[in-house]
Amino acid sequence: MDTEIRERSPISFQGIDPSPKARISIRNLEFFYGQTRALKGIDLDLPENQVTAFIGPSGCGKSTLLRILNRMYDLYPNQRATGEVLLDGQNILEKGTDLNRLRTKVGMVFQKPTPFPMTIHENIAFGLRLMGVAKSEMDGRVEAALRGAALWDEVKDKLTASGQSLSGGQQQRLCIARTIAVEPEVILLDEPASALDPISTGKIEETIHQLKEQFTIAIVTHNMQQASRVSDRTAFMYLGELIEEGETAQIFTRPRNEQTSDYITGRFG
Ligand SMILES: Nc1ncnc2c1ncn2[C@@H]1O[C@H](COP(=O)(O)OP(=O)(O)OP(=O)(O)O)[C@@H](O)[C@H]1O
Repeated sequence: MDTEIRERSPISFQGIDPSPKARISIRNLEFFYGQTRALKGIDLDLPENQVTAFIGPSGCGKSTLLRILNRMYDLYPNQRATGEVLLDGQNILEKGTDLNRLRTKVGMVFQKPTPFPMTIHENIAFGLRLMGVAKSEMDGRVEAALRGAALWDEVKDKLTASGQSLSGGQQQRLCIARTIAVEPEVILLDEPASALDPISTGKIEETIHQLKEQFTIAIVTHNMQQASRVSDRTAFMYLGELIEEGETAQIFTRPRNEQTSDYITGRFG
């Protein structure tokens, strides 16, 4: 190539990597419920500040994969993972991993909103206090978390009301606020809008869109439209295997694999 063209080219030849950095790298991951292998040889990167959607028919292993990323499975006997899940260069599957620290770095929001039976303020302050946040900083941190979850305007005049008095969609955003308050690196969302009406779902999707500026997000969803609206990358799973992963637009318009194509066009699942 002509030297002048090379120097002017917008794509640098001086080592700038156009692909985003992986926040989590999954390598040869296998998962077992007792003797049953539920995940088979999964290799996947979750790029920083992007939303990755896990899609696939019921039972394919989406939730299992998500629950590995903060070692949620550790709470249950006879469940085990092998392979590597690298976060900040550490394999979180290793025995010595500090699980409290891991779960601060990798927060999770579940399908059913689960606010604590406490005030709205306390739902968020509780975790912050455990982390040692000073009382003088507390109100500011609570407000920042509620703003981050796009809930502040709706609750700022009733912070002492019970978190459980909110609507389902508001409760779910309260759970998102609780998760982001402790400033994780990664947020795991397990069908966060499946129990919500379309307006609340829209608000959750808008919130996800804003959160990715600060966090790396993985979301399990059954809703194809939702996956295509909120995610940058999509991973299609089937029978415990990762069949295809790529940019969401490519997966939904030009899938390389026939099974992916059949699934997204509604031919099975
Ligand atoms: N606690 C468990 N004990 C034994 N097997 C389990 C357990 N939980 C899940 N499995 C099995 O592991 C496989 C993957 O399940 P998983 O819940 O991850 O799938 P999924 O894709 O999230 O499904 P869905 O979309 O229905 O939530 C399934 O075959 C399921 O039956």
